[in-house]
Amino acid sequence: MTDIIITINPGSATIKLGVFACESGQARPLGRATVDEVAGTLRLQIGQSRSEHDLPSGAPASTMLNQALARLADRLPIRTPGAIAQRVVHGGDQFAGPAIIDHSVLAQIETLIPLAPLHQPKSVALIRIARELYPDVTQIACFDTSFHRTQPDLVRRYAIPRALFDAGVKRFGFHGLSYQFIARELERRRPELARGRVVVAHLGAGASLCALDGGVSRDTSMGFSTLDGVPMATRCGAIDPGVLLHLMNVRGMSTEALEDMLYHRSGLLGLSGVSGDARVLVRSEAPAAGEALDIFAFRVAREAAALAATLGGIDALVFTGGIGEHQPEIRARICARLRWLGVTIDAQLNSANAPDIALSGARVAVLIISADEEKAMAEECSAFLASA
Ligand SMILES: Nc1ncnc2c1ncn2[C@@H]1O[C@H](COP(=O)(O)OP(=O)(O)O)[C@@H](O)[C@H]1O
Ligand SMILES: CC(=O)OP(=O)(O)O
Ligand SMILES: [Mg+2]
Repeated sequence: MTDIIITINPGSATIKLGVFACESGQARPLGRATVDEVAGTLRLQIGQSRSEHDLPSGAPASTMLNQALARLADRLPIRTPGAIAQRVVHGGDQFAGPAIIDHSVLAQIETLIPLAPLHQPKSVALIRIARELYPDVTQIACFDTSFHRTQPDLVRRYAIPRALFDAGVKRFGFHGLSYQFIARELERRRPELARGRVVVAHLGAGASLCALDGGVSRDTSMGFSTLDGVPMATRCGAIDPGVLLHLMNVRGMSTEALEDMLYHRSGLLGLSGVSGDARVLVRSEAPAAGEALDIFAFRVAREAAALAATLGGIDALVFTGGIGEHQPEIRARICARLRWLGVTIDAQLNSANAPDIALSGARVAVLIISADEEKAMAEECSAFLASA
């Protein structure tokens, strides 16, 4: 039986909605809506038709979600969906796979708010709003962290006293739904690579990299929280914990001010002083903007090489996410630093955002695959409902 599944994906800078026709774990997209909170716009895609609309500036999440759903409902049969799939970034140790959102699951999701303050409160708000709009529809939480449960303790442990690991202080990893989609997509497009050692760079407003071995997650750059790894639009990426101790103990910074700095005022924004949006930085003539992009590319390349070390080699590098898919200048800077690993790209194919940008005969395939966390969620939700 075909089910209509609505997906809701709160990213750090966007809310992405999807409408899918699903049958036994296969999802066909019918429409999509992206609320771009920075630009204040709503982008719609229904079939082949695309349009863009202004949103009231500073509107609350409920208004944005209502407007997006109302526009989708004009053209698509979403008044009584079979289910709503919600992306929840942090599932902690509690959730190894999707879960029906009842009161107890929602309460557990709320306890993880401090570990993902840019995302988890948004998810909780959107779950509540969807419950009001669709009181009789089952909501399923799809977690970013679940995909990384295959990582061994070797990768997940921090070198701090053991008891803290048992208490849940460990590396979780995020963007799991994006990596799950990429693993499936590789199987479909390039089965020989899907079986191999693949480093995926998900570079959007949030950014991380993942080491896939035969489609299974072995390591990733984010850890306990969504701050770790490479610098992001406004997040710092990995930082010596000694810096945090210094800021608090010597410079008297409060934990609130520190959290605000690390999540909202660091990364590309903090480095450049211009913007957290890589598109703006590429166009900017400010020297600090160019330096911010250099640091970003350096850190992404360093992380890619670290993940190649986890895998014992690399057969393919995959770029995904807003920057990964649309910014050839940044891909070129990253790949230039990975030549020694066998990553060599064709400048023209790279400029054209082609699906495979490696130089012909290169040892490492370099692919661009559009992120589709929504499809991964719809398929996960549909398979879960079929098995429940
Ligand atoms: N054509 C584009 N569309 C959207 N974002 C782009 C584009 N080109 C570059 N970007 C960059 O990607 C970021 C958004 O990436 P995305 O993966 O959509 O973000 P999110 O983390 O909200 O899911 C923007 O901040 C911007 O820097
Ligand atoms: C985990 C994370 O940072 O997600 P996003 O890129 O959607 O902000
Ligand atoms: Mg995202």
